[in-house]
Amino acid sequence: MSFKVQPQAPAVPNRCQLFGPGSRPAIFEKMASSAADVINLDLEDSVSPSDKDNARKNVIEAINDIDWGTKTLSVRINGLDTPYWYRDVVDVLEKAGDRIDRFMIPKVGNAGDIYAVDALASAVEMAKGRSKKVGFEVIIETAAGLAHVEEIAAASPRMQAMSLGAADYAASMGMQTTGIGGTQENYYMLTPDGQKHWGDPWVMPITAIVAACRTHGLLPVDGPFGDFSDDQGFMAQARRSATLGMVGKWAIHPKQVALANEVFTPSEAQITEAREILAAMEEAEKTGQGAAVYKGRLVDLASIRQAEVIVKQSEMIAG
Ligand SMILES: CCC(=O)SCCNC(=O)CCNC(=O)[C@H](O)C(C)(C)COP(=O)(O)OP(=O)(O)OC[C@H]1O[C@@H](n2cnc3c(N)ncnc32)[C@H](O)[C@@H]1OP(=O)(O)O
Ligand SMILES: O=CC(=O)O
Ligand SMILES: [Mg+2]
Repeated sequence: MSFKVQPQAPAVPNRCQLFGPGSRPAIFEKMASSAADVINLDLEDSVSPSDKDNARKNVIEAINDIDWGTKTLSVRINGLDTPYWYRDVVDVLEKAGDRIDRFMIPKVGNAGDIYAVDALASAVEMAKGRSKKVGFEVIIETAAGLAHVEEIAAASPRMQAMSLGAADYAASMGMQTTGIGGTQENYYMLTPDGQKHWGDPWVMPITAIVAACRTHGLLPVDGPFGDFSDDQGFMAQARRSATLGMVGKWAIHPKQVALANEVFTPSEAQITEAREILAAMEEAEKTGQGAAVYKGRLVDLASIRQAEVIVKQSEMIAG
């Protein structure tokens, strides 16, 4: 245990981040009217190199002209290993109004990457007299990003959230798969009687991201699930991420929004149980007890902290 109090992540709903290519402006209004908490207008991997300039113009127009309601509005810029990213930052901050909330920085490898974007964003903001500082969210999706996940989380006060990018992560790690998230056919053990038992190859990076985020007060988010025809697969992946502490998941198709919202909104049953545990502990404390029995199982002071996570999540989502 540390004497330092664990910082709180930003108190904004982040159950679903809906992505759309910056080169496809016809879907922007549909994204704005979706039930996603966060919108990510993409300038990176869903936009072909020949369309980067056009996509940037579309995104700037959309930030200025579309009513995004109360959603968090984020623009995924290009990676720092490309010739596009500096213009993404400069043009968006020079030409788009204050409605933009975050830049998403892909393929971050270390704290220096965040420093570079921070320096450029700060210079443009000062030059333009922008009083609202843009926040940052990053994608952990390379071997270097995973190795340096904690220094990345701590790299700037602009940092708000961190996602796992399963597709690029798999590529960077040399994983033998073309699947984007979820169950991987060849990642199994055999039970003693020879039955296949599938494991979760994403548990390690998810846990590393959650730990870095919780240490530094950021929102940990699960990234894409590529097979948007497989609702059950999406739900299973999302439930594992929620169980491990993540607060939300990307949607790469509008049909995934409701699924993510369902998983990352605490259910009535979960909220009722959490409140009952808090009530049981309040009763126990009255008689000087630190431990009590709830439905035949132990609850103690740690149970208060666990129950409070669920109650606070539900209160924050309810607004
Ligand atoms: C994997 C690594 C990553 O980096 S993931 C993040 C980057 N990728 C992206 O941003 C891709 C986002 N998704 C898309 O571009 C599209 O959803 C893809 C997957 C291409 C499918 O598009 P499409 O063939 O039009 O789907 P569909 O016919 O089933 O669409 C049904 C209705 O929904 C609309 N729609 C489509 N995509 C979006 C979206 N992202 N946001 C909001 N609306 C969307 C379609 O226009 C269609 O609408 P309507 O029913 O015709 O009115
Ligand atoms: O950017 C996301 C990914 O999965 O790669
Ligand atoms: Mg990626």
